[in-house]
Amino acid sequence: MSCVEVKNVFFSYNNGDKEEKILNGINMSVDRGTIYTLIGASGCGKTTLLSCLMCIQKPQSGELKVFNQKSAKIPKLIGFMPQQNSLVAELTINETLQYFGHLYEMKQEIFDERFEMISELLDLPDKNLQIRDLSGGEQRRISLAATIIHDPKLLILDEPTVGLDFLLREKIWEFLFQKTTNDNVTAIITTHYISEAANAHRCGFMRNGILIAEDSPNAILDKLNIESLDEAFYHLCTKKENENQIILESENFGREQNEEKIEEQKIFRPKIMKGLLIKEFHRIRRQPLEIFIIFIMPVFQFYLFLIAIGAIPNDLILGIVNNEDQNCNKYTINNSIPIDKCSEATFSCEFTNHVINNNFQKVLYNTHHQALHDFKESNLFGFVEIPKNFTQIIFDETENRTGAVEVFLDNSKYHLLLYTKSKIMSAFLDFMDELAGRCNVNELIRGRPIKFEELYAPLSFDIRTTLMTAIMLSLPFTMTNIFALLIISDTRIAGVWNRTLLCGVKLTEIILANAIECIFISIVIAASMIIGQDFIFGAEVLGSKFLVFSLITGICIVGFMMGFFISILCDKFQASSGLGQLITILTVFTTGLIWPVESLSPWIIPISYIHPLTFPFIANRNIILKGVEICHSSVILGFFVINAWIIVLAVSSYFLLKTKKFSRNF
Ligand SMILES: Nc1ncnc2c1ncn2[C@@H]1O[C@H](COP(=O)(O)OP(=O)(O)OP(=O)(O)O)[C@@H](O)[C@H]1O
Repeated sequence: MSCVEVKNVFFSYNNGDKEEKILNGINMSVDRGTIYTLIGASGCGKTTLLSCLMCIQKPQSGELKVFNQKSAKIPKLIGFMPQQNSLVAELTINETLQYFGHLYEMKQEIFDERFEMISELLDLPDKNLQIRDLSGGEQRRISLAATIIHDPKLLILDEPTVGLDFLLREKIWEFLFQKTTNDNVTAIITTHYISEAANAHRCGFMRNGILIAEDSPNAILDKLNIESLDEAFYHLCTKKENENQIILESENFGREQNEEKIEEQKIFRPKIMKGLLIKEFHRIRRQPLEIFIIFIMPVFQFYLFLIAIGAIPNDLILGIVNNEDQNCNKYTINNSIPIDKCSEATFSCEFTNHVINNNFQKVLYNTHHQALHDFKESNLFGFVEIPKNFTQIIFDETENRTGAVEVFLDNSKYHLLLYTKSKIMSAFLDFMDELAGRCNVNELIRGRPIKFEELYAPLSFDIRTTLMTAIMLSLPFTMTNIFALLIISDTRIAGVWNRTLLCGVKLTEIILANAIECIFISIVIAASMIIGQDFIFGAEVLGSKFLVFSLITGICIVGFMMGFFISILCDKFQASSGLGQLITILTVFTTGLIWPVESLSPWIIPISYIHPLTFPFIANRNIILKGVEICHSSVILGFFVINAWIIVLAVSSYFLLKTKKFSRNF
């Protein structure tokens, strides 16, 4: 009764315009309860054949059956040991085997029993050691332990004894004999140690994608009339292909196979989910840098922003050139001119006191020249020059006023320029208001035909508050995006996903476990931001904090999923990190973070509209500064964009995973 049947399998790689044939019409049959070794020169296609058997690769034609069905349908009956260890480096030995125990839905008592037996068999090191601290041979033994932990009926082992010492190799072979003899287990093994092949019940020699010989080791030696398998290997590998083909042919192909029962798969398998989540938990907690990047970085950067940005500049020095009255030292702020002196006094000193003293440090100059000299040579931010006829101008009721207060400011410091302009302007208007009331001057003279009323943002409206509304979404988005990119690429490239899928875990389960992890992290980030913003820095939110919290959480999830998608899309780490950088740059320039969307170049506007942050920024700004509620159109649009992105990224990731799954290095 055979356990594995391979019928006329052809497989080739398509490298651009060149088709590279790897398997060239392979036929193979493995009896139940036997050990079958596959031998052949490096690159002859042994691993490819095993990959096809495990449904990792799909052959162009031919048929491969295990227990009369596709191997993917009966993952728990098979123990597959890949050539690459594909283990999570941060887990301990115990956690690694527990992980596989969970994936195979093993009961804890059975797992404990098996763990003890395997530890002894493979002479495993201390179970609390992390995989990354083990030697190559030790890692190989853990990989083998993970393969046999669930006591499978068929073992497919790709070079299981490589890097192991002679004693251990002997022990493993002894174990295989026991399993095949006592428990009717079947084993297919590839090896480069030809002497090992002598232990097998049957042995297959591969060359250039063809099985050129298949029989018991003794029968092969007899047929070739050769003493050792090493000589047989040399003989078969050096003879001309057509000669070999004639020498030996498989006699066993096409025998009856018995079918093993397929376990019904439940829709939700809590043990598997638990295994996936516990693995992630241990992996993350063992990497302090990772924890720092995920949890602390966005929050830390946000706090840093709140500390660093938006404070009032307190050391700005402005010069005064008062051409009307050069002797202003006699005035103080409280020393204002009484009503009865309105008509005879000059007001330039009072003006400079009111306008400048409150907001800036003041330096008096006698001439324009002196002020200009210091402006160029020292740290003077600018100077205000008051004309000779200042008082006359402000009281002039005609429309032919000539002369004006001139303000010279450093244009190179844009934010300080805006701040100074607005301070001087508003202080001037206040001064004129007050003076008009005190000296009974009519409204028109005050030169204030326009009044600015601040409808929204009655909070201390400043650059920090406006920027904060965008920063508190862009930082978590960027950080979660980068985090997902790093982690998923790392896990994929290490082959952990492939090995996990081969244990029978479904793609949806991997996605769900990642989603649970990312939602949890997002909630922690969002909560820390809200707490910091509110309780530590006292930055006010006019609307609902829960809405802001939900926006941050949603944006974190989009960031994660974007990173998830990119890391599946790109097979090389360099490509995925390049794409990640591009997204960060687009976030900075196209979403209204540093430049308003309203004045973006028309070329950029379409990118801005599809970027996941643009509309949530608007929603967040409106919630924080205007206090709008959930039913406001901007908030609805913000949440709609977030949800749309989550759905699009989830669906695209799923289909991309489906096409890529099981490809080499997945
Ligand atoms: N993605 C790929 N694209 C093109 N060729 C590939 C790809 N992967 C593997 N190959 C080629 O397929 C051939 C068979 O590879 P395979 O890994 O099956 O050999 P092998 O017999 O297992 O070798 P070894 O004993 O060294 O492990 C090799 O020549 C290899 O270069």
